[in-house]
Amino acid sequence: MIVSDMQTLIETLKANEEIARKLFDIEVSILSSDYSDDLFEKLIKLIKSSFNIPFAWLTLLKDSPIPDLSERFSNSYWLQQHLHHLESNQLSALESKGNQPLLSNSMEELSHLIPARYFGEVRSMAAVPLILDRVLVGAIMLGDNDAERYHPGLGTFHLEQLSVKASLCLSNVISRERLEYLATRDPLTGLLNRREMESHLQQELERCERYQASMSLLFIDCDRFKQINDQYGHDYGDAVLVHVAKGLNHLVRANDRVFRFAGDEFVVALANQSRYDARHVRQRVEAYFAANPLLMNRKLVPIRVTCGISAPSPEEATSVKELLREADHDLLRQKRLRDDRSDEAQGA
Ligand SMILES: Nc1nc2c(ncn2[C@@H]2O[C@H](COP(=O)(O)OP(=O)(O)OP(=O)(O)O)[C@@H](O)[C@H]2O)c(=O)[nH]1
Repeated sequence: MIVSDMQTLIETLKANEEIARKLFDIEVSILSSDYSDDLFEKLIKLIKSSFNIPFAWLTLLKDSPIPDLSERFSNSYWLQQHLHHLESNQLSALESKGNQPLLSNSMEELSHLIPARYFGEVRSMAAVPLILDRVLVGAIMLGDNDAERYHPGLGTFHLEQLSVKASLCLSNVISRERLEYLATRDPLTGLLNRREMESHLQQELERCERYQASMSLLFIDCDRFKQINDQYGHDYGDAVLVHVAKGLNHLVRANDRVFRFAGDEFVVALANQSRYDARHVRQRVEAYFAANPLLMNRKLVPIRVTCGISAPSPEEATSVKELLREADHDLLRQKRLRDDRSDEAQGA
């Protein structure tokens, strides 16, 4: 072997060592992530800065479990800017390579993999597969203005390492998120469960007491729900509960919280809203379901809900139990009022 070959070999070894060290540092850093939004943000920022990569983003397949699990994604502005959703078949270029990293500088062929804001700038790119439960769920995408940087003829050993390490870390955080989801959610509607409601209301009461702020609560019950189960069947009853949960989420503000209390009962905690505001929300909620029955298998299932309100006075300490009791009493009062009105209307 001549001296210049030796020299080249030593330089290649040094460069590989350097890359391996940087990948190790990235791995150590992302291992400390508890949640997927934090993992992806760290991962992409570190890859960009360690390897001086001008464009890097996260691609996720729409039907993978990650978008469903990670409500947190919608709260991360940074991730929103770096996330590109694809249809389930749009990473077939990776699948056909046995889920190995893909290098390309044929940008026209793979234009669907590039977010619109990078069009024309990315001239070569690498797709690093993310695998969860042995299934491809997305990819870390790296792009450069230089068409030669990710030339398809180059080796992908380091990108394979990155793929394995990132996928392992992803599997850890997703397992954690799944467990947390199961512990905090009602399995039918996906709403926060009663335990979460109690701790949220306790925190809200403490916040209101400390800052003399307002809050209010709606206790919502589906009227004659047993009749829906009996008349249409349990599947329709379940679908009504899911429909009500979605409707409530749609009707309230981002910092309000919707919980499934039990059976056909829901609780909405309205942050910074007085009893007066809550009355408006009640009207909105009751009118919404009256106008939006469930449509399932071409059958229309009418839905009527009644809401009870409670709102603690900012000056007086109260408990979660008391708050719920007051709302439940108001709910019964509202039902009685409505029944009286309907009796009167029938007698008239
Ligand atoms: N389909 C379905 N039914 C449920 C679920 N949880 C509770 N239920 C049923 O919900 C019904 C609630 O009945 P009730 O408490 O009498 O309520 P209601 O028929 O709405 O009566 P009012 O509130 O007085 O109008 C019961 O028959 C429960 O079996 C569920 O997850 N799915």
